[in-house]
Amino acid sequence: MEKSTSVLLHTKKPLKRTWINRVFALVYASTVLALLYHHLHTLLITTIITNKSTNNAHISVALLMLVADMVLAFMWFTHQIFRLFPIKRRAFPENLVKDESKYPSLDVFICTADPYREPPMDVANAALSVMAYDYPTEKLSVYVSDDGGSQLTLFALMEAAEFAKHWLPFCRLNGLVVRSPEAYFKSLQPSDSLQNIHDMKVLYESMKKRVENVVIRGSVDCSTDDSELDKIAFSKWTEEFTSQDHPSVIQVILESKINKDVNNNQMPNLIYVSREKRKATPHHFKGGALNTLIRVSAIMTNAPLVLTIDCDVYSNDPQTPLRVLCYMMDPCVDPNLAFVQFPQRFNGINKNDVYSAEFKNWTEIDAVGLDGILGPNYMGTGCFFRRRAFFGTPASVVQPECPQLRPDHVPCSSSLQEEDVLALALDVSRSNYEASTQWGSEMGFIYGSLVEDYYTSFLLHCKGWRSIYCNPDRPAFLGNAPINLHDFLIMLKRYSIGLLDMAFGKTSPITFGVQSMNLLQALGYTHYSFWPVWSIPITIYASDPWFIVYAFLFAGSYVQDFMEYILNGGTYAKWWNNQRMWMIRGISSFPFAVLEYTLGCFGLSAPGYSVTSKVVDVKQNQRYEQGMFEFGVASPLFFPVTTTAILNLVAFSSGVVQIWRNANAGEDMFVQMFIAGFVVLNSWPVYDAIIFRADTGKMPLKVSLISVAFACIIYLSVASAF
Ligand SMILES: O=c1ccn([C@@H]2O[C@H](COP(=O)(O)OP(=O)(O)O[C@H]3O[C@H](CO)[C@@H](O)[C@H](O)[C@H]3O)[C@@H](O)[C@H]2O)c(=O)[nH]1
Ligand SMILES: [Mn+2]
Repeated sequence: MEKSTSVLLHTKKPLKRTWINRVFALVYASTVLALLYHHLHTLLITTIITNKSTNNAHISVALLMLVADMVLAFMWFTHQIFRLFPIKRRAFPENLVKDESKYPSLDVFICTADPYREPPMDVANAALSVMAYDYPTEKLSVYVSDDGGSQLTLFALMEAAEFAKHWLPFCRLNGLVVRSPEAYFKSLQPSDSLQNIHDMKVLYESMKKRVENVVIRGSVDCSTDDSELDKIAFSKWTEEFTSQDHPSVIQVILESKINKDVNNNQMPNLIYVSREKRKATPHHFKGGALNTLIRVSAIMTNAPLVLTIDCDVYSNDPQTPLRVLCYMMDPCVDPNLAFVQFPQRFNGINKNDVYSAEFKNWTEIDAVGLDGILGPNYMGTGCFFRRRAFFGTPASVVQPECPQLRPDHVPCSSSLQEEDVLALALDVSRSNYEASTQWGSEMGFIYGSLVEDYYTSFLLHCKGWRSIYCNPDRPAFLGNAPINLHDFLIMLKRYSIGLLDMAFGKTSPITFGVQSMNLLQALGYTHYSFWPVWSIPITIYASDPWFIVYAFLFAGSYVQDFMEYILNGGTYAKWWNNQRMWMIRGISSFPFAVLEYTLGCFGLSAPGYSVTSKVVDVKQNQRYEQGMFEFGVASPLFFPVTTTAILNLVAFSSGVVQIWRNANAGEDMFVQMFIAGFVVLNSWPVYDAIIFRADTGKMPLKVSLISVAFACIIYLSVASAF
């Protein structure tokens, strides 16, 4: 246990590993070795001993098997890292010094990229929820980066700012814990019908209506009663202004020194930033947006503490920044602490989490293991950084090109809206500002991978920074996950391409990482950067006759995974869906990502960031709530899934027929039948979507037909080979 000098700010306890875990590890390791041995042996026999009758097909099969084993062994081995030193932390914000003048200022960064995929009302709710933090208001600034360059988003934030003048005092007066108005009003019971709540709800609903009307119309109409200042703001959206080609827009919507709420208290700062975009200049997606915010905020407020969130989450606990201070302000904590990561937790996920969207293994179980080494990775949202960490190593500062951007610079202007402040802010958000600077390589968020979060934290850890994982019982941030299988698989494909960028890049965790950081931590990063290669054993083993070993391996790892999942608070049904999604992504998102990444290496495909849609279709949501899978679009990602389902159904039924005819056949076929049966059981939603469903989420006929054709081709070619 760690204690601070005077009061206890936080504790850290190791989680005990059970003996049963060690037994599993041993059994698993020996089985993997046995497999390797078996396939190496087979390969040697086919190539050397039966030299004369050498059959090229057999050699390549044996080689493939060996590759699959090696991948399996590698993935299994690196996954053990997370099981070595798991720890659990607790923070005690009630023990913090009461003198708030000692607290550092906090700049919050919210990213949004497309008003039609990320509704402006969500952005407004995310902003309101953090503006209402239990934190000294004059020290709090909220910066919204709008990569969609949309006046609709600016409009929503201006409306939110007016509403906040009522909402913030209301939250404090009533001691609310949920401070996203949308989530708060949804959580109310009919019995909570006090007059003041009712009035606030009316105010919120009318604001929401105005924003949604503007979104439907597609533009803001300034001709009516808006103020002169608003008119000037919206006048930037000229005829030539498009989301990919436009000048910077920076709008100070609320300024702490000027704006007061209805009770005459100070408001936090609220600043809208849409960086300049030009078609010819690369903008580096979210990493680029965040780096612009680092610079703009440096000029305006330059808080030493920075929180990044996505617009699809909201704060679920106003005490969160205080929890962070329990780590950041504790004299006993490692001075190299760069960030404190809270996992994204989800609401709106259906009862059994059919798409396994919680990522429990990655964001909860494995993160706890990394926390025991030198810290978890950055997960893109819900993360508090020390600004200093964006500038070099703990020991030496990389000085930015302009002194006002330095992490220790103190902005001294009397107002954020002074002409020279705004001019400089506009300058650092130019699209070609970063040319010949070190942004994206030595400073800020790092470019070059579609998982800028994972990559940035990897390089921070390489430089000697460390991090802390914080997962309080009350989730700090809540957000939605895609409720549609296709969006989900596309998202996984994007992660996978980003991870491969890392795995095969110049600073790969397996080459650069193992030399630059703690070995265990490097292997942990290696495990996930090679995540998509899971697709190799998953697809190849499906065709190996040496099944008994797999069955053993399979049972062992399944039982282990099951135990971990349940012990970490998962349910049986959620685990079942988790393992199903593991298979589905293993044969869809992962191999497609490998393909796209490879094409990209030859310049045949350009990286793209497909922003995940957060818009909820009512019908689709109803089906999701019932736990149904959503297909609906004729996407190639569905071909392998459907083909596998069909093939296994055919194999399973023909097996049943054979056993029926010849009772002796049963023994040899047991394991094969078991695996085919298991796949069939997992594929139920696919059969259902092909045959029984009539709603728009059913399997498109085109996908079914093409998959049947694939299945026939595979069946015939296997039949002719043996
Ligand atoms: O050009 C872009 C593209 C995206 N975004 C923002 O990036 C965030 C994440 O995008 P989303 O489509 O929601 O992706 P997710 O799959 O939900 O993102 C996960 O994975 C990303 C990459 O690893 C992380 O950055 C995210 O924080 C993490 O939630 C959103 O707020 C977007 O507005 C931008 O600001 N600019
Ligand atoms: Mn998201």
